[in-house]
Amino acid sequence: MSVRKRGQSNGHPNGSTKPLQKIDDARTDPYRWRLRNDRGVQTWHYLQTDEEVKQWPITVADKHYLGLGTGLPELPPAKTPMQAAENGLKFFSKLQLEPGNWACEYGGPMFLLPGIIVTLYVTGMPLSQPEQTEIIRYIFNMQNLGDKNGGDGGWGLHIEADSAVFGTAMNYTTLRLLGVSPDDPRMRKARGCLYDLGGALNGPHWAKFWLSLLGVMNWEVVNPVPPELWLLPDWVPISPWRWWIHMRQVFLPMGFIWSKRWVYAKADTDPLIRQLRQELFTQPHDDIAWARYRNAISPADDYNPKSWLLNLVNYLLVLVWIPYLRFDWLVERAERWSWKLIQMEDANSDYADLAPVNSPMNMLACYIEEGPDAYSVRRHRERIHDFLWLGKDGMMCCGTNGVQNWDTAFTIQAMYETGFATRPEYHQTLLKAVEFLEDQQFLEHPVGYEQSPVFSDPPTAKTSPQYGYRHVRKGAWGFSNKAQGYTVSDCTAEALKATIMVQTLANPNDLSKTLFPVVIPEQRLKWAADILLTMQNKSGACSSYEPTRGSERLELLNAAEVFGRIMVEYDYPECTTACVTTLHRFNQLYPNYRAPEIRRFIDTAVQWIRTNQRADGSWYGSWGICFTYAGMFAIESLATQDETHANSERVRRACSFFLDRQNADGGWGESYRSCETGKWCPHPDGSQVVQTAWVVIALVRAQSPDREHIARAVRLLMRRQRPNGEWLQEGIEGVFNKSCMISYPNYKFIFPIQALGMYARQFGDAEID
Ligand SMILES: CC(C)=CCC[C@@H](C)[C@H]1CC[C@@]2(C)C3=C(CC[C@]12C)[C@@]1(C)CC[C@H](O)C(C)(C)[C@@H]1CC3
Repeated sequence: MSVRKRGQSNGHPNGSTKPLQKIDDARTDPYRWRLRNDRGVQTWHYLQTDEEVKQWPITVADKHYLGLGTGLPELPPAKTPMQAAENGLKFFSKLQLEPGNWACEYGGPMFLLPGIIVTLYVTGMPLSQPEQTEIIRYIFNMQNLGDKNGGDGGWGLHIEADSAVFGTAMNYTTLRLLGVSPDDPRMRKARGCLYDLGGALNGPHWAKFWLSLLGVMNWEVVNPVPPELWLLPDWVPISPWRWWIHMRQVFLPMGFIWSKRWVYAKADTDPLIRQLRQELFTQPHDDIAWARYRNAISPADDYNPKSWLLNLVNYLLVLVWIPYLRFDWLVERAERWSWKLIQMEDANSDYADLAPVNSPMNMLACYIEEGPDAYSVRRHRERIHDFLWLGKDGMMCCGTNGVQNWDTAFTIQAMYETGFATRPEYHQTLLKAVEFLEDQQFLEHPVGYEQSPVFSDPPTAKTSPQYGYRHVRKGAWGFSNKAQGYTVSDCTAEALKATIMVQTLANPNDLSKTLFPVVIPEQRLKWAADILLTMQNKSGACSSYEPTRGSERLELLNAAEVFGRIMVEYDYPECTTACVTTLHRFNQLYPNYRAPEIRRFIDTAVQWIRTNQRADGSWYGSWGICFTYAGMFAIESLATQDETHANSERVRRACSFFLDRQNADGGWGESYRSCETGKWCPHPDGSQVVQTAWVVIALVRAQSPDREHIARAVRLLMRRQRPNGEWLQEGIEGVFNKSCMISYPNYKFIFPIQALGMYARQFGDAEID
C-alpha cells in the first residue's frame, strides 16, 4: 500500500462552510481509489498495483467524489435561466454511473462508523490498512477544531453539531481502536473536551451499550433492553412491532446482546481496552459504581430527556424484574424469538439490513450465536463495505447503503420538469436512469408473506410475525437499492412518478407515439400503485416505511435520549405529497384502475396537508431542512387540486411565509436549528443554493405572481454556478429524528436545475444579468 504524508484536503467537511485548520495527516493515494457499482451495490476499492490502475481507469465521477477536480470543461456562460439549467445538467449528467444511477457521500451522522469499528474489533475482523487510514483521516477532519463548532476538540451527533459525549467518546474510541496514539495532540484535545462534558459515563444509552460490549464499561451502566418485549401479544399497544421500523430493528439485536451481557472475550487482557478504561473517564475505572450512572447524561446529549414513565419502568426492571422475575425459561424464549427475527431481517436483505446501526449489531448477534466462521458472519462482514464511502475528507459511513433510487428518481423528474427530457442529447442519460429504476423495483414480497394468513392480492397494510412484521413490497422501491429491500412510501412514489413521466412523454415528431420505449410494463406500475394504496394512515397522511402502527404516547418510552420523535411512524407532508402527486398522475394514465380508492386517497391526503399547515403558512419538514423543504412538497400537493395563489388563501399564506424570509441577496437560507426547535431559524451563512431552489420551485408551482422576487432568487442560483456548470457544497441539507442532520450532496445539482428550468418555462427565458 502506498500511504503518503500530505497536507490535509483543503476543502471543508461536506456540509460545513467553515474551513478547517491545516493538519498534516497520513492518507492513501486518492488516485488509486475506485467506486464499483454492481447494479446499485456500491463499494470502494483501493488498487494495489500500477497494473490494476491501468486496467481500471479513474472516472469523472470518482474524481468528483474524491475532490480531485473533474477536469470538465468550462461551458459557454449562461445568459438565461434555461441555459444555466442546461449547464448544470451537462455537468451533472457526467456524474451518472454505469448502471444509470447517481451516488454521493451520504454523510452527516457521527455515530455510525463507531458501531462498525467496535463490531469489527471485537470480532477480530479489521478493515484493510488503506480503509483504516482513510477512516482515521475522516474522523479527524470532522473534529471540532479551529473555528469549527467552538473548536473544543470533540465531535457532535452530526458533522455540523456542537460536541457532545456520544460523538466524542465514540469517535475517540474508534480512533484508538484504529491505532491512533493517545498522545496525538488532537486526541489530547478530544479527551479534554470529553472530560469537560463529564466523561463517557455521561453518554447516552447507545454509547453505554457499545462501550459495555467492548469491555470499557460495565453492563450495569446500561438501562435495560429486555428482549422479552418481543413476546408480548400483538394486540398490546406497546408491542415492538408497532414501533418505527428503525427503532424496533435496532432494539432487536441490542436486546439480544444485552440479554446475554456479551463482552469482548479479550477485554481484560487487551492492553488497548485497559488503556481506554483509563482514558474515557474522569475518575479511576476501578472506583466507578456503574449502576449509579445508568441515567447520567450530559446536557449536550440530552436532546430528548427520558420521561418519568421510562425512568419508573427502568427502575422497576432493574430492581425487581431482573433480580427476581427474569426466569431462565423466559430469557431463553425471548432470545430464541429475537434470534429468529434477526435471521429474518438478514435473509430479507441478504445481510445488508435496514441501516448501518442495526447491520453491525446483527453481525455481532450472528457472531455470538454462530461463531466467527459462520456464513452469516462472513456475509455481514462483506456487506459492511456497502456503507463505507470514500470522499475528499476520508472514508466514512453513509446513513444508508446509498441514495441510488432516491436521487435517480429526482434527477429524472428534474429533466422532465425542465423539458430536457425530450432533447435527443439527453435521451441516453434518461433512458439509463429509468432502466436503473426498472432493475431496482422489488418484484417479490418479503419471504413468507404469501404463505401467511394476512396475504392478499392486491396487498393490504396488515402484517404478521411470520415474516418479521414487515410491510409488503412487491412493486415498491426502497431509498437505496434492491438488496436492502425495504419499501419506503415516498421512494416508491417518486420512482413511480419518474417512470410515468418518461414513459408518457410524447414524441415531438409524432405526437401519437411515445418518445421512450416501455421500460417498466403496466402490470408493474400497477403493483407500485397498489403499494402506495397500502401506505395511508387514518389521518389521510402517509408515513415513511409503513403506516403508523402505534400511538404517539409510545414516545414516553423513547430511551435514545439523543433523538426526538422516533418511536412510531408519524404523518409527513413530504411522504404524503409524494404519494398524492404520484397517484394523481397514475390515475390520469390508468383512469380505471382502482379509481374510487385512489380518489378517496387523494382527497383525504390533500385534506390532511391543508390541516397540517401552520398558522404562519408553513409546514414542518422531517427529512429536509426544514420549512423550505416541506413547503415545496405541500404546495405540490395543493397544485394537483388546482389550488394556487390566485384562488387559495392557503397558498397565498404559504407564499408570504417564504417571501417574508427572503434574504437581501434574493435567496433563502434556513439553519438546521429549525428542525430542532420547530421555529424558523435563519442560516448563519446566509442564502443556500438548495433551499433557494426549493423555494423557487414552490413559488412557481403556487403560480405566485411575485415574479421579481423569484427572479432575484434565480439570479442568485446563476451567480453561484461555476463556469463548468456545477454548484459547490454549502450547508447540510437533510435531517432525521429532529436532531440529526444528513447530507444530500446531489440536491445542489438536482434542485437548482429544476428550479431554473421551471422558472424559465413559467415566466419565459429572458436574459438575466
Ligand atoms: C437512529 C438510527 C437507527 C439511525 C440510522 C439512520 C437512519 C434512521 C436514517 C438515515 C437515512 C434516513 C434519514 C432516511 C429515511 C429514514 C431514516 C434514515 C434511514 C427516509 C427513508 C425516510 C423518508 C424520507 O422522505 C426519505 C426518503 C428522504 C428518507 C431517506 C433517508
